[in-house]
Amino acid sequence: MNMQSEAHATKKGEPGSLDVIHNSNVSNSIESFKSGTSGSNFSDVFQSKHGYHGDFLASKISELMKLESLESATSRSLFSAVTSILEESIEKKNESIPQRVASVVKLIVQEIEQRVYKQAENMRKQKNLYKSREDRYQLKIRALETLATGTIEENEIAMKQLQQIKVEKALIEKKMKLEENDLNRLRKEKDHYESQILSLKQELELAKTTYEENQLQLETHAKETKVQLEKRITELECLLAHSRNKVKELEDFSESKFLRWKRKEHRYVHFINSQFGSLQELRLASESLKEEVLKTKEIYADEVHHFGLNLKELVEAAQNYHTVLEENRKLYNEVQDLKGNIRVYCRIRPFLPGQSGKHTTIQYIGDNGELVVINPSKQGKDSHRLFKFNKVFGPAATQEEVFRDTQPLIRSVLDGYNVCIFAYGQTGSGKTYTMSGPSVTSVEDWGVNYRALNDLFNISQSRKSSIAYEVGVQMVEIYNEQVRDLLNNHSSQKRLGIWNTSQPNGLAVPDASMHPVRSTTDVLDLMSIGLMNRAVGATALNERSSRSHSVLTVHVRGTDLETNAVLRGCLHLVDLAGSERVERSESTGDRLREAQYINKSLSALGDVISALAQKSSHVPYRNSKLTQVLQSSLGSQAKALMFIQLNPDVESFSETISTLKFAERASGVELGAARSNKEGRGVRELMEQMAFLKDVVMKKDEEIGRLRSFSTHGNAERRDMNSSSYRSASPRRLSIEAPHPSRTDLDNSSEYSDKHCEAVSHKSIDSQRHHEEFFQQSRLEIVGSGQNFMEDVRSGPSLANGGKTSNLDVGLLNFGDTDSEERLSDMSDGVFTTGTETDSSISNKVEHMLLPETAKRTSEIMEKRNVPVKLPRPHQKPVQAGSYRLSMSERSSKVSSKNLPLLPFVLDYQHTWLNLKFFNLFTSIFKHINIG
Ligand SMILES: Nc1ncnc2c1ncn2[C@@H]1O[C@H](COP(=O)(O)OP(=O)(O)OP(=O)(O)O)[C@@H](O)[C@H]1O
Repeated sequence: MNMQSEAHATKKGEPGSLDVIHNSNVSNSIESFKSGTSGSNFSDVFQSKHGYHGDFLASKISELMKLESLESATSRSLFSAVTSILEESIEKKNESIPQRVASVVKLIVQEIEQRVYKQAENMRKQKNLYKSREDRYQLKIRALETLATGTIEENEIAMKQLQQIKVEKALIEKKMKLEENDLNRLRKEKDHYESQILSLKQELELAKTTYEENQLQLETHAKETKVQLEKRITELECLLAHSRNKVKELEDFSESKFLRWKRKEHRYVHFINSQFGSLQELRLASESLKEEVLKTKEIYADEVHHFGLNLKELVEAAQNYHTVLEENRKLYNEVQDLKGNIRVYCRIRPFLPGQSGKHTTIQYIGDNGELVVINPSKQGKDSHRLFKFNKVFGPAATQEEVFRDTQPLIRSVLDGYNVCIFAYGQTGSGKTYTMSGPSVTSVEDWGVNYRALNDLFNISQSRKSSIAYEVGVQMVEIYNEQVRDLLNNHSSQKRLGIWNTSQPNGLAVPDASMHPVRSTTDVLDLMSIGLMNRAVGATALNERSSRSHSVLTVHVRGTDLETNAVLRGCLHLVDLAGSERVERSESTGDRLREAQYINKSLSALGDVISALAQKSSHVPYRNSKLTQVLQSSLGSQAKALMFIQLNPDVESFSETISTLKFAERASGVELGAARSNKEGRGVRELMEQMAFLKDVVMKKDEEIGRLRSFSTHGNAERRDMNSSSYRSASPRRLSIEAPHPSRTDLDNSSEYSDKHCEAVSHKSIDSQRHHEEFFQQSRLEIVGSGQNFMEDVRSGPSLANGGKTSNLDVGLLNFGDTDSEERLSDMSDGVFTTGTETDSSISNKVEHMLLPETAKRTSEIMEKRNVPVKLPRPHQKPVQAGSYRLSMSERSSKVSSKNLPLLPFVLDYQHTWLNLKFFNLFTSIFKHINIG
């Protein structure tokens, strides 16, 4: 280190001078050194530790310690201190330097180093500064030298300035010299850098050679590539030449095309022009058309308005028409009711799930009961067929809708009418659905059966303040020509006998158990039992096909709480087994046998319907159990309704047609006006009186006969009498049937008369015994309560009335005596017909002759009330001798003036008082019946 500069720096006190370099470590060490010795002299400490040279070192350090810090010590003093310490140490060789002294020395050395480093830094900066200043001054000198060539004054001034500058320059040179050393050092550094540069150059040289080698390689590669590319270029040139040719060709082609298109364009332009011309023409035409259309529109608007008015009128007319149609329908129904026509409702089953794709045979369903079916296999007019019934229910009709139209009929049961509803149709067409419904649990699903009984209960409840109703139910099935009770578990498998003449009040099967019911729940319970007991089986056409005809009979007995009058109504609800084509239903074994029975009984029903429709003299009820059971409903004045069930499927077309034809025939059947089964107390009393009087008359007849035969009857007469029909068992009948003998004849016939009277009385007794036996035999099972009613039903009013059974009683109550009906029809052409239809006429005539006033009044009342003036006729059947019918049937209405010849016979009785009473009685009965 240059001592001069060091002094200068120290003097100046500039930053970076050795004097002022701050070293916190050093000062800290000094400080700690100081503090470590605080309270005691350093030399003391030193001496106590090191003994022999402690004085010297202590003095040196004390010198240092006099200073505030190392920074404030001059470099020289520091060096001298260090030198002294080192010399002392050398002198005292082998003796180690104390640790503290060494650290102080180390600090001093560090301080010196710091100062040297800072100085060097300053020198470098100074040098740069001077360099720049020199440059500036050089410039100024040059400028001044230029100026020196100017004026002397300027020169002088310049000289002065020059002098000044020279002084400055000397100063600077001084400084420069001072800094030259630094420059030398820097040169050294530069040399070092140059050496580095050299080495770098060498590296560069090496890199250059490598690069050149690479370049050479690349050049060779480039040459090769060039050759390849040249080759490629030649190829491409060839291609280019070729494509040029192509282009040429294309150009030629496009040229010709262009020419063609040009020609076409020309043509099109021409065409467009012509079209445009026609368009113009069209536009003109359309405008004129528009005008015309507008005019027409106006005309149309007027016409539409006009039509609207017309339509309105038409709608009104149509509405009226519908009202009229409805009224017509009502009237028609009323007429039918009066005639006793079987009402026919047709119901079409919807397609079942899985049958959606099927074609229907139903083409049109009219509101007025019209139905058009279509035969898909036929074309033209023959393919359609129109049928007309009382009502047609489409596939969408609900159970409730169906019942709504059935309800009035059912309600009339409570008014004492006999009603029969039966469902007919091919298997699987929905008969059970209509009659019972698919399930009992849901009220919406309830069929006619449940709804009917529910309705009966509801109405009977609403009328309970005036009429006390009792309801009883029987349920039987006809399976393979056997009648089975469905409500009696024990007897369900037992065959039931069918009484060959129906009981009073239309009781079909007297052996079947009768169950009194008081609520819909009772009915539901009973019917579920019945349905469970019913024979069903699966066929190809219906999974649960009913294999039997089921008959649910509801008996209603109402007693008027005020008058004690009794009315009896009976409702038969018949679910027929389905007709089926055996080959379609694929039945075999038991199923086949069942099907054969079903078809046989249904064809017997068809025969009965046909006979009734044609008013045939013979109605073959006896051909099947089914027709025997239904005989009371089809043969007497009950109200009958037939549900015709149709399957709309095309495959069932032939069955549909035969069902519809059957229905058509059935709708033509006239059963006679329905009649209510009402009996007032008066009627009963009168009946009793009549029975008594009849007995008296019979006795008198016998007496007269005996007297006549005693006086006039001869052998010839006796022969006639011997051959007299067994059918004329009734004395009255006998007298009506036999040619009336002359007084002489009668006188000669005492022998015959005796025999005959004996025979008559025997037959009469037989007949009565037969009836009594029957009523004892027809053991109805009385289940639970309702004993009175059941007995009443069983025995009829005659038994209920103190057991005074008489032929007349039974006959009067045996309204539905179908067997007798059948016999009647059998004999309709013979004398019996005349006989059967004469009673009313006879009585009328007699009444006219004997009591003209009374007779007149009676017939007036009858006419007013529109009641045919007829009286009960005696029964022809000997077994039921003396039975009378209050018939208003068609057959009875055939009564004619044939009756007149019988008058003398009646007068022959010569028991005026008796006849008077007799006819008065008839008149009273008619009055009662009419009022009822
Ligand atoms: N109106 C209807 N709406 C919906 N389904 C119906 C209707 N009528 C019938 N069905 C359905 O058609 C099927 C056959 O009906 P159902 O058993 O009543 O016929 P059926 O004429 O009594 O047959 P069978 O003579 O073989 O006893 C049943 O599944 C029934 O639920």
